[in-house]
Amino acid sequence: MMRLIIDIGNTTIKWAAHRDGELTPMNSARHFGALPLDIYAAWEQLPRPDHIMIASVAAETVLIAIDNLCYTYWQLVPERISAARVMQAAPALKTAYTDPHQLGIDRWLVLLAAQRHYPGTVLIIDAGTAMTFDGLLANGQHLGGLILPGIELMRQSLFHNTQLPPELRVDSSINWATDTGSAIASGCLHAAMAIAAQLCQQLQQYDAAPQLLLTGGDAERLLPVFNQLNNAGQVRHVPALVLEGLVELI
Ligand SMILES: Nc1ncnc2c1ncn2[C@@H]1O[C@H](COP(=O)(O)OP(=O)(O)O)[C@@H](O)[C@H]1O
Ligand SMILES: CC(C)(COP(=O)(O)O)[C@@H](O)C(=O)NCCC(=O)O
Ligand SMILES: [K+]
Repeated sequence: MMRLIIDIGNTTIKWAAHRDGELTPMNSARHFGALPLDIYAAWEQLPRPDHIMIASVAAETVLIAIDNLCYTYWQLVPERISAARVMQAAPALKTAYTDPHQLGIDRWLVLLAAQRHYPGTVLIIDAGTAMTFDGLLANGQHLGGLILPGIELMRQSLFHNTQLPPELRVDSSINWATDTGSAIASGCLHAAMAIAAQLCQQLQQYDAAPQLLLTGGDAERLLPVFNQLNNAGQVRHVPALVLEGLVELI
C-alpha cells in the first residue's frame, strides 16, 4: 500500500511517500497561498497512491487546491488529520493546552513523533513561518510552549518598519556583529537560541540533559547556533518530524 503523506505549513507544502514501513525523502514547494506550479510536475512522477493523509495549518484555499489536484490525478479524497484524531490514537500524549483543539495540528504531530521515536524529556522547535517551542516529558505530558515569528518574519518586520536597506540581507550567526546585515541575521538566530536555552534550563528540573529536536525550513540555519547550547543534551535535526507524526497515525 502506497500512501502520500502531506504537511501544509503557512509557507510550504511538504510531502513524502510511505510504503513498506518506509518514508521516502521529504520534498517541498512554496505555496504562496495557492498551488505551486512545481507540485504538478513532481506529483506527475509519483506512483499512484492508495491513500493520502494531510495535516494543514495553512489557508483553506491551499487545502482545497490540493484536494482538487489529488482528485484530478488519482480520483482520491485526502484524509484530513485533526487534533481529535491524534488524541484518539495516542491517549498517553496529553497536552497542557486549556483547549487541546487550539494547539496546531503540526505541533500535535511533532509531539506524537517525539513521543514515539525520541523517548525522554524533549524540547521540540519547529522553525517555519512561525517558530514554535514545545516541551514534552517522558510520560507523554506536553508542558505547553511558546510561539515566535519565524526567522524570515523577524527579519522582514525589521526591513518593513525601518529605513534599513533590504540589500543588507546576509546570513550570519556571529556573537558580536560588526555590520548591520550580520547584526540583524544573527540577532534573529540568537533570539531563538536564547529562548531554547531558557526552556532547556526549565526542563532540567525533569532531566539533566533534555534532548532538543529541531525541524522546519530554518532548522539548518539554526543548527550551528543551537549547537552552542551547553545545557541541552543532543541537538538533532529531524527535517520530516511532522510527516513522521502522520506516519504514526497509519
Ligand atoms: N529555499 C529556502 N531558502 C531560504 N529560506 C528558506 C528556504 N526554504 C525555507 N526557508 C525558510 O524556512 C521558512 C519556512 O519554513 P517551513 O518549515 O517551510 O514553513 P511552514 O511549515 O510554516 O510552511 C521560511 O520562513 C524561510 O525562512
Ligand atoms: C503556530 C503555527 C502558526 C505555526 O505554523 P507554521 O509556522 O508551521 O506554518 C501553527 O502551529 C498554528 O496555527 N497553531 C495554532 C495555534 C497554537 O498552536 O497555539
Ligand atoms: K512552525
